[in-house]
Amino acid sequence: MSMEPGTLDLRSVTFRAGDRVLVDDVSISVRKGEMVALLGPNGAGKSSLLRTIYRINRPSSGSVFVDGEDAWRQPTEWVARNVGAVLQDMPAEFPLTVRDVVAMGRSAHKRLLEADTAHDHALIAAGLELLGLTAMQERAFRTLSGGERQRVLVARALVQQPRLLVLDEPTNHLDIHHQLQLLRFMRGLGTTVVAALHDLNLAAMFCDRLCVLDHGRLVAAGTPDTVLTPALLKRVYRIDATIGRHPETGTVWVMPSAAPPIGANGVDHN
Ligand SMILES: Nc1ncnc2c1ncn2[C@@H]1O[C@H](COP(=O)(O)OP(=O)(O)OP(=O)(O)O)[C@@H](O)[C@H]1O
Repeated sequence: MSMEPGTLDLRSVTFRAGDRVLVDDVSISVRKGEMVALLGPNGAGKSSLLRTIYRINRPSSGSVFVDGEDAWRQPTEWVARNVGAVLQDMPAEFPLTVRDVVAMGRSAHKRLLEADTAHDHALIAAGLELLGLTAMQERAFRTLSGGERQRVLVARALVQQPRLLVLDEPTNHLDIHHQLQLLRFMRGLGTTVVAALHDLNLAAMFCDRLCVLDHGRLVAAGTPDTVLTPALLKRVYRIDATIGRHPETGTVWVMPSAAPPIGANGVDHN
């Protein structure tokens, strides 16, 4: 599946909900074809930030540029065509088959009720095949397991052939085999990817750069080596950890200490 990768430029993006600042002056630039992980503890603002890219959360200030275009000044269809997303809480109760859901990825490229072309059919078949869904394509989406649904939504985003893929915890329902398969596959696609991830080691293994959010602010950004330090893990995640290396890839490997962090009294004050 061929895709032309795009760039992403978040320029001083702030997003407020009521009197809370959920995203606080975040600037991140992602180059064509780069894979960037968004890390940070629960409630850090990862989803809130990704939703500013996908035109759900309009920034209170700052701008989102996709391939040099201000995403919030483009028609909604422009974003639907150019940005593929797998977000949290996507509706699961459509009375649709797996193939129908994947085919929805093509709709942004077509007029209302326009029939699928041979090109669309080929892309849909390829998307189903890539995510191992061919055999279940006639199943009702709502009868699938969490991990199977997640793969369907990834296939839907891929057949859209976006310039940028925005993924919010794309692996949270997947077993380790499918987690590795998905991240390896994203890596191999060559498209630009920004993904919120919780698994620090998988992020280090597959991503070019890691961006760490804490309380809505970008507190670290760079290669896995420079970002995943004991001091950062202590400060942001409140864990003690030793940093090793993956024996095969040489990438950093976080080994959390089993003991409670020094100074902790067992109470979570977050
Ligand atoms: N519409 C809203 N109004 C008020 N608070 C909100 C709203 N949406 C999210 N929040 C809060 O903003 C904070 C950031 O939420 P967000 O979902 O962006 O975090 P996250 O980093 O994706 O977390 P997680 O790892 O738990 O998925 C949380 O404290 C959340 O409760």
